[in-house]
Amino acid sequence: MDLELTSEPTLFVEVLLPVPIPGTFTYRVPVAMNDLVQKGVRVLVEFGARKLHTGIIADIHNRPPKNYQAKYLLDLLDDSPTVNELQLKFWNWMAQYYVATPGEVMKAGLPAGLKLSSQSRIQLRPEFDIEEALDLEVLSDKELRLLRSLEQEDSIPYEQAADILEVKNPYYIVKELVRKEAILLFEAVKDKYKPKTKKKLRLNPIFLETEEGLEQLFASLGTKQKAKQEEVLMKFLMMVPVLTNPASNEEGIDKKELLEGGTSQVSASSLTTLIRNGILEEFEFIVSRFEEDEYSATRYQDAEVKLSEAQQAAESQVLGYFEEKDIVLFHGVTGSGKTEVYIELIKKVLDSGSQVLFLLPEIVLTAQMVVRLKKIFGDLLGVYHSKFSDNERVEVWKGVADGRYQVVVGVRSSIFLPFENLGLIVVDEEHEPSYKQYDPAPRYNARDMALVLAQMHKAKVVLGSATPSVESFYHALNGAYGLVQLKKRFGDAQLPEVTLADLKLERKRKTMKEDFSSVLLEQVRNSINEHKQVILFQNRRGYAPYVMCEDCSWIPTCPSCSVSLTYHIHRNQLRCHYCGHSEAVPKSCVQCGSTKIRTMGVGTQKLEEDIKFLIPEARVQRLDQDTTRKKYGYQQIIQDFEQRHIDILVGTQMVSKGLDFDHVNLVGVFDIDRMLNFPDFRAEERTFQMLTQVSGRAGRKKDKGLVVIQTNNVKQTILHKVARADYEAFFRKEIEERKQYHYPPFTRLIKLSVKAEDRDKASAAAGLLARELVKKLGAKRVLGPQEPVINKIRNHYLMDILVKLERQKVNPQKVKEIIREVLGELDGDRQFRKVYVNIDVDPV
Ligand SMILES: Nc1ncnc2c1ncn2[C@@H]1O[C@H](COP(=O)(O)OP(=O)(O)OP(=O)(O)O)[C@@H](O)[C@H]1O
Ligand SMILES: [Zn+2]
Repeated sequence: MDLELTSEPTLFVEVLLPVPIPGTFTYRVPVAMNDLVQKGVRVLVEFGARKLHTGIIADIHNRPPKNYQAKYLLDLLDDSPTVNELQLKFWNWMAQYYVATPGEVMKAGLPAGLKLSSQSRIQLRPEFDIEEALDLEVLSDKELRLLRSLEQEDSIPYEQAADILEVKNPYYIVKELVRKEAILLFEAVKDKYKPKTKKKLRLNPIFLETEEGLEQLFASLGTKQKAKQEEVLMKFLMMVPVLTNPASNEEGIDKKELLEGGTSQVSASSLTTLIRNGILEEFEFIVSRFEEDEYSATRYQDAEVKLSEAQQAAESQVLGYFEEKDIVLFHGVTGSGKTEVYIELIKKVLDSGSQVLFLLPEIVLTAQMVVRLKKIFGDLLGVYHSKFSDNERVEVWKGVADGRYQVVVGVRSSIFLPFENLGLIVVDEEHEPSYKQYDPAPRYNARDMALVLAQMHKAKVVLGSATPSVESFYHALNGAYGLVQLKKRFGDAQLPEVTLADLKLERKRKTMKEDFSSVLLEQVRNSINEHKQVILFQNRRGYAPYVMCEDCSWIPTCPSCSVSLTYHIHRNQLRCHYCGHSEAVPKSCVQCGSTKIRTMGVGTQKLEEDIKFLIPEARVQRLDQDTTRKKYGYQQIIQDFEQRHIDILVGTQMVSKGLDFDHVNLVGVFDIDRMLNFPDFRAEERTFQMLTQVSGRAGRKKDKGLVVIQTNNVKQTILHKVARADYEAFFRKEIEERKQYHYPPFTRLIKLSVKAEDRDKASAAAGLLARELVKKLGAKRVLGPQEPVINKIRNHYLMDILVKLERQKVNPQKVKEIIREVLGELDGDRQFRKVYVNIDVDPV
C-alpha cells in the first residue's frame, strides 16, 4: 500500500514581517493548519530571540529551507485575507523600486491596529480560580508552574514564560491557558482592533414568555413608590412595541433615547432600578465609528451642479484620451472647477462597478473636499488619514475590503488600502511635494505609486493641478499622458490681479509698519472695511525664526541639530523644528552677558500679533501646525473662516492651496525671496507653484481678487510670470534649464544620506561609498559626497551623495542592485558599525 497517499503534505509559507531585513521568512505550517493557510492572511510567528511578530503570508510552497530548520507558524489570525494578492504584488514592487525591504513597506502600509506587537505580556485573569482548576484536574504541570509564577506578578513579558517553563517555545502552553481562560495575553493574541459598541436596552424576555407576564409586571409596579418606574416602562413600551413586533425588543433602544427622546423625560434613577432588578436588560451592540449619514448606501446622489460647457468639454476630452491612454494630466487654473469634473468622472466609474481612489496631498485639504464629496457619494465614501485613530483606520480598511466604500478620499497612505478593482485614481494637486514620504523608508511618492497601482488594476489616472509638476507637464507634451486644460475660472470669476510690493523702496521711505508694506496694509484695511476676507501667507511657523544678541550677534542653536532655534511666544520658548527640542529663552547672552536678546525675522505668530495690533477690529486666526494639533482643529478653523467668523487667516503653506472660500478678495504673501534663494534645482518651480496656488485663493467667486507679493527684488522674472499667470512661460524656461544641467525629467536621481554620530565616520563612510559607486557607475553619475546645509540632525552628522542617471541608457533597477551591493559591503565593515545610510529614490 502506498503510505504517501494518506499522509498530509508538508507545507511552508513565506512570511512578510515588519522588520528592516530584506526578503521574506520561511515558516513551516503545522499539518492541522494545512487547509487554512492562504496568501494575505495574518499569522503569528516567533522571530529572533523569542519575539512574537505579526506577519503576512506572501506565498505557500513545499520547499524546505536549505540551510536551517524552519520554525512552525504559531497561529493564524484571520479566516480570510487581510491583504489581497494585488497588494502583495504592489508592496513588493515598491520595495524593489525604493530600495526598501518588503517589511518596511508592510509597516508603512498596514494600519497599526492590524499589527500585533512583540511586546506582549501575560497576566493571570483575576477571576480564575487555580485551586478549583486543580480539583477539576484540568491543568498540566507546566501550565500550573506558569500560573503559580503569575500569582506573584502583575504581568510578565511573553519571553519570560520560556524561562519559567524551561522550554524554547512557550506559545502552545500560553495559548492553551488563554483558551482555558486562565490568563490574558495582551497586545498579542488579541487583535488590537476593537469594534465600537453602544449600550442599548431591552425588556427581559422572561416577561414575554407567558401571556400574563407583562400584566404581572405592571401589577408589581402598581404602588405609589414605584410610579416613576412604571412611567419609564410605559415609555419603553411606547417606543418599543414588544407585543406587536417582538423583533423590536431584540433590537432594543438607545438608553439616551429612552431617557430623553419622545415627548417626555423620564427618571434616570428609576431606569437604573429597573435594570438592577432585571426588568430591563442592558446589552452592547456594534456601531460604526463614523457618523451615519442620511444618504442611501447603494448609489450616489445626482448633484445640483451642472457642468459648464468648458467643464463638459474637459470631461469628454479626458474620456476620449482614456480610449488610448491610461494617464491624463488635467491642467486647470485655480478655481476652474476641476473638482466637479472629477466628480462626474468618478460617477461613471462607479456605474461601471469599479472602485475609485481620490488622493489629496494633505489632511487640511480633506476638510472641504470630504464635505463636497459626502454630499454626492454619502456612505459609499471612505475617508483615510493619519488624524484618525488606529481603530478608525482599521474600520476604513475593512470597509474597503468588503466593498462598503466604493470611493476613498485620503492622503498618501491610502494607496495601501485593500482595493480589489480600482477603475480610477484621481491625484489632486499632483505637483505637491507632500505626496512624498521623507521618513522612514520606504521614501515613496504617492503620485508616482498611484500610476503603478493603477497599472496593476488596469485602472485610469487623472493627475490634476493648476500648476503641474515640470515632470508631468513634460510627459503630457511628449504624448505619454493625455493633456486636458481649463484656462478660465468657473462662471464669471476671473483670475486675481497680482502686484508686487517693493520692500526696499518702502524701507527707504520708512513706510513699513512692522513687516507690512504700506501697499499691503492699505489693501487689508480696504478688505476689512468692505467686509471681505483676507489670507496672509508666511511659510514659517512660530514667532520668529531665531533670536539674536544685539551686542555680540550670538544666536542660540539646537544642541542636537545644526539649526537655530525658533522662538514660540506662547510658552516663551525656543524650539527646534527638526527634533522638537525646546528650552526657555535665555535671560542674557551666554557669550557676552548682554540682556539685549531680540527676536529676528517673522513667523506666523508674529504676523498674527502684528495684524491684530495694526487692525484691532479684525478677527484674526492662525492656521499652521501649531494650531491644528487637535484631531479636528484644522476643520474647525476652516469652517469658522467659511462661515465668516474670521476676517483674516494667517497661515503657512496649509492655507496656500486647494481651499475654496467665496469671500476672500485679498491675499498677502511674505518672505518669498527666501524660498527663491533656496539652494535647490527645484526652487523656482516650488516658488512658482506656491505663489500661483496661494494667489488662486483670491476672488474665486464674483469679485475680482488682489494678490500682494512682498519682495526685496521686484525685478525677479519668476514673479512676473506668476503675475501674468503664465505657466507655459515658466515651463519653457524651466525645461530648458533641466535639460542643460541634466536634471529630471531628463535624468533620474537617487540620493544617499550617510548618518553617523561621529562626523569623521560619516565623512569616511560617505567617501568610501562614493568611491565604490564611481568605480561601478562612472564619475559623471556620482556627485559628492557633500555636507548638506543642515549637516546635523538629532545628533547625527550627515553627508549626501547624489546619483544621477540618464533616462535612456541606464537601467535604474540594475543601479539599485549595485547600490544594495555597495551598502552590503559597508554593512560588513566593522569600523562603520554605527553608520546608517538612507536611500531616497526620486528625491523631491
Ligand atoms: N459646474 C459648476 N456649478 C456650480 N459651481 C461650480 C461648478 N464648477 C465649479 N463650481 C464652483 O467653483 C469654485 C471653484 O471650483 P473648484 O474648487 O472645483 O476649483 P479647482 O479647479 O479645484 O481649483 P483649485 O485648483 O484652486 O483647487 C467652487 O466654489 C465650486 O463649487
Ligand atoms: Zn534639534
